[in-house]
Amino acid sequence: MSLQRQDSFEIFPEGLKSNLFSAAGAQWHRVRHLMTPTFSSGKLKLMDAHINKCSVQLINNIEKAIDKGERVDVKKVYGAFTMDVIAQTAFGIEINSQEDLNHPFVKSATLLVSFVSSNAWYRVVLMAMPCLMPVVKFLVTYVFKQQGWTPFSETVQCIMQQRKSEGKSAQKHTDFLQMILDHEENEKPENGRLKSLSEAEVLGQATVILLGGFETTATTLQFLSYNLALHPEIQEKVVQEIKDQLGDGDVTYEDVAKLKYLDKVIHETLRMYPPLNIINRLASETVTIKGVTIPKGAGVLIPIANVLNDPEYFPEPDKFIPERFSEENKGSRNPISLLQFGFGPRICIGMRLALLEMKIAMVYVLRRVKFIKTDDLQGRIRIRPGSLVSGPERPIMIKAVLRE
Ligand code: HEM
Repeated sequence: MSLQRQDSFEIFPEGLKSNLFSAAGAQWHRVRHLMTPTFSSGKLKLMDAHINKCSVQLINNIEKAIDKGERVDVKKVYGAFTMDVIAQTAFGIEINSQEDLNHPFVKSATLLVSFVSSNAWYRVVLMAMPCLMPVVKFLVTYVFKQQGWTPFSETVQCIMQQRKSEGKSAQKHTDFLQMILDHEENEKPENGRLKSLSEAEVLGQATVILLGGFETTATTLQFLSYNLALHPEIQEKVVQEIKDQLGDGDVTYEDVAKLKYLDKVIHETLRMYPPLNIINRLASETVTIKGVTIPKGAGVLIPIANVLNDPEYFPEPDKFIPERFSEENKGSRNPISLLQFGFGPRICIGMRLALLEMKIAMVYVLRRVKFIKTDDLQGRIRIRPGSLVSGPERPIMIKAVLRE
């Protein structure tokens, strides 16, 4: 049986309706096909310089907290880091969002992210009961308003206009927006089918890069730092790998591929705490699984977090064991149980970007800083369910010291 995502996003304004999360059927195929090269390894290699710059700001922000004798509010520092990375890699804007709270990009992006997160309930309702679409659409449009969308789309439109006015010289920019705009320039319609993205679609993709890339990655970095504080021996093993494999300078795309143990540590963190814990599909045919019949057309919710914490696939799921992701263990497991980034043709398009940025960030942080195991670290953290991205119930504050 093949399952497809249902189209439960009719409530979005035009630009957002065409983004990868919300597009359906033929429209999704076309947009995904056009967006895939943007996240290829060739393009990501152009991003490592941006990510290095943001990692320097990240470690400066962490050191400031240490200098003041404070614990590190990991949500805050990593949230600022992923916002800086998105601003630079996607839109070519250099900011330090922990300092520049009034920058128009930071203000409009923060508004959009909090608007979408706080209204995530309607997606859950629609995934389970698509027939409620008219009611939810009415509520979101007239009662809750779409106030988050407009300022951000205006900011992006402004950058797009500026790039267009720069003409050919705009091609010097190496951010995602420019890659998508170059696409718009280069592609010609084929057999009457538009091969490029329309302006509304470019806006939609810009938004999906912000929404997909900001909180998921910041949340994972939070839990990663928490797991490293709780398991000092694993933290030191990562530090040793960084010393053995890399020099002291910038971290390149190729360097990151050498950090095999860090890769396992990140995947094990994502297994315990997947930031997106449910994905949805439409049953494309009637099928019976373990005596339960799912009729064709039914919406199916796939609880990623439950699968990733099922002892049938991951024995002792509450334990942090990076070796679960060694080559031999990976090979002997049902590949469909590895759902951190989803599975199949709809697998997360930003997966490689997310892994690249998380690894570069950790190299910078662990070269300078040691996370300390304190008595109040409680083992398994409770997750706040029901929001778009699942984070901890309370902010995680970690004690850190500078390494000698
Ligand atoms: C730790 C970080 C991340 C995690 C855990 C994550 C996880 C996921 C998951 C579980 C899905 C659903 C896949 C499915 O339905 O099978 C998804 C889809 C998606 N993600 Fe991510 N993601 C992350 C980072 C990113 C980043 C950095 C971006 C973009 C810059 C991004 C963009 C997207 C998009 C556009 C989709 C929809 C793809 C489609 O429907 O074709 N994600 N992600």
